Amino acid sequence: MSKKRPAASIASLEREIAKLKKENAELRGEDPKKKPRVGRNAKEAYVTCLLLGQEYPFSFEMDDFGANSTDELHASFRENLRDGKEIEFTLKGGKKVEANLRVWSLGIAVRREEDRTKLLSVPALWRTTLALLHVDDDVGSAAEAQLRPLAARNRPWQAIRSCADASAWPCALELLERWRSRADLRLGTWTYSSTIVACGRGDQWQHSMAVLSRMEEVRLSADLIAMSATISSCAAAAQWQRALRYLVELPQAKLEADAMTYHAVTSALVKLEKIPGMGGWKGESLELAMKLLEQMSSASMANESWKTRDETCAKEVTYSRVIHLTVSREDDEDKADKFGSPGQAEGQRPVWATDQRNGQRIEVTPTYSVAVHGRRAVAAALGASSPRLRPLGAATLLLAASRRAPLRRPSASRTAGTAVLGSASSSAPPGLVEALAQAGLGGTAASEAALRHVAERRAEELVEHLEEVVGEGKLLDAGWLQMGKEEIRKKLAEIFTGYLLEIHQIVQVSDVFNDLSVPCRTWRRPWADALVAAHHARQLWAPHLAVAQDFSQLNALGLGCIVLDGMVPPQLAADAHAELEQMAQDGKLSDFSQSTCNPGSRHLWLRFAGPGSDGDGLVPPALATLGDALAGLPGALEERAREVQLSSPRLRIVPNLMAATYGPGSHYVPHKDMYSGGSCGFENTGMLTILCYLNPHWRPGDGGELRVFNTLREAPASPGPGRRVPELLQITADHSESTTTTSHGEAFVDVEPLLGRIVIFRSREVWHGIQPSKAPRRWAVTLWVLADGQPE
Ligand SMILES: O=C(O)CCC(=O)C(=O)O
Ligand SMILES: [Fe+2]
Repeated sequence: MSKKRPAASIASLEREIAKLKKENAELRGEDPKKKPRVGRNAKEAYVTCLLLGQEYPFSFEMDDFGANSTDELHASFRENLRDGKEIEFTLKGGKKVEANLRVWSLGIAVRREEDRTKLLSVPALWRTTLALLHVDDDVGSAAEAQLRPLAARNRPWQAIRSCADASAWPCALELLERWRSRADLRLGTWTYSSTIVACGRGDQWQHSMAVLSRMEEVRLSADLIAMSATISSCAAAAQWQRALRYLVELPQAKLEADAMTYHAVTSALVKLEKIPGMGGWKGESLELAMKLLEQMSSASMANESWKTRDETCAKEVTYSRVIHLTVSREDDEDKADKFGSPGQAEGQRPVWATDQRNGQRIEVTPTYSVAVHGRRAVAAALGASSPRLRPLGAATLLLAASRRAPLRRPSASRTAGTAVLGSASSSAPPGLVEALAQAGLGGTAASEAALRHVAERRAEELVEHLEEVVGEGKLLDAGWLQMGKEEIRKKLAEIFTGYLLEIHQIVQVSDVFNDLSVPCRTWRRPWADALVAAHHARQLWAPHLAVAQDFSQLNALGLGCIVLDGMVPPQLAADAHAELEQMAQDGKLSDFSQSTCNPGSRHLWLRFAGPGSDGDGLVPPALATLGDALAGLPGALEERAREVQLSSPRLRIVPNLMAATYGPGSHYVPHKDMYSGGSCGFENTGMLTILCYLNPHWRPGDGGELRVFNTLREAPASPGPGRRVPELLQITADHSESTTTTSHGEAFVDVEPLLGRIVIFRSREVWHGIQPSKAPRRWAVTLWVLADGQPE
């Protein structure tokens, strides 16, 4: 962040702006039709120059900058801004202007606002003020005072929106922080969403994630803007695994990804190849993007999402970007032509299937949607890659073209979002099909209608045996008895239907993960089996039952965190360390992280197994051996838990280590590795973090300790069956940990990053950070473990 103090003070800015407003008002008073005397360019110049500390008036025109429109000018500024450059413009008259691009961008933002409001409006003043808040900490408080009128009208989101528009994410965060504690302000979903948008635009994906989790803490439910912005932030920063996870979790938040959300993820995947350290994914990332596009085309859509989409499209004229496909899987191409043709009423032909349980014919017409530009991005990338993939690129492009059809609405009478569960379950996480069978789905093809049927039936069954399920200590609390039987039946059916539909949607997207990951039970290693004991499984999954064994401080916090020492052969650890140093010297590390969450850290990916890694020698031998061994830990933990009859989730691993290094001064602020709401039992997302430290020379005083914070659990706030739904449905798969909040800063334990030390913790629960490192390079490798979504 630049620390330059702008030449203009707030007072002089205000004076100037007041003067301008007065002039304009006077002019209008004489003749309402008369244009303000201060023309567009002059005003733009005025604001810009004011911010730059240049003298006013200073006349220049748009084409002085080689731009034909303000938009063009703005676009080029934004582009430069991203690179963090300060650049010099030479104006027509030969005069040179040194521009702080952030400030330029603000100037243009102000200009845009004027355009909208026809007068130098109050929001413009806010934005100008924000520039000061951003540029110089000293004037931050004064600037905040300027924003108070807005806050007083209880529209803090507008101020934060302005920050987002002005590419001023630190301001957005700062305002959110300042206002969070104020009793007189009510911060709502929009305020948080706008902050996330601001962080996303500033490439601050970690901040986006943290703000999203704050929403959870204050019990605000995330809207599509918040979730999409978080997904886009992660995706834009090549954090594609995180982006994918959020994508999977959308249905739990009762949200549905739109074309833009998918586009964010697919385009991130497409870009992976160009990112240092991600070369191991070459080719595969493209295939994954292709799969995701397929996923997208099979994602069902609810009426509400059509409405939202229509509204969005109408606002932004993005109809042309969205294709509405009404085809079934088998003869996709053929129907795309037929139904894509203009003039066809409603554009859909129903597809029928037979419900095998009752012989009833049910409509299963899938409503497909794809974003053309998503396919285009993939096609372009495929075209530019290996000859083997080029034809695939051409085919994708053709597909995109053939699917371009006028956007049509599904008829109001049709139940939207129907798809065949049978085909979804063939690609479901292993075991899910069994779990659904438990719920009475029996593995037959099931549509939304069939799911409703199951939900209704289960609700009826329960109502028949109310005394067994309702009451003290039973699945439903006694409060339910105050309702009549019919009312209970209806309510339960409604809850169950929602739940099953969520699962159904998750199944469709979680497929993507399964292609990248393997079940832990197929990755057993004698080393890991020998070292993992039952008490480790207890420490993780039932810390309240565990007796302190190794790192008793951590255990005392009851966090679900294990520290294992002396288990990695010292020579292997030392060799792995040497290999990392060598890779660092060979320039294999990513750029320094610009994020304020872990500034200055660098990383690289080590794909030690799986397709694409065989014999390619990309991962040096000691690291490959270490990765292979560490990946045996979740399988061993799963087995021990089973032996002692501890309920624990099934796990999957991605055979992929992330090595990260922290140099002097770099640190990692408190965070969780997985932020997640959700109450659905079939999340296929991050569950465990396994770290192994590789620092042969670490000494006390070197810093870089892993700081693990006390974590508080709270009971779910919402009344109703909540987490008992899976049990009520006789599916016992719920291992989600959605009810954690934090109070970091109170109790914590510091864990030194000693050579060969292994730390395992629950990614969704444990708040942790890295203390500032003083050593030249503090190394850790991380393995992320996902949930398999099936009960033991
Ligand atoms: O290296 C460590 O100790 C922790 C790293 C971490 O928290 C992360 O990468 O998410
Ligand atoms: Fe972490």
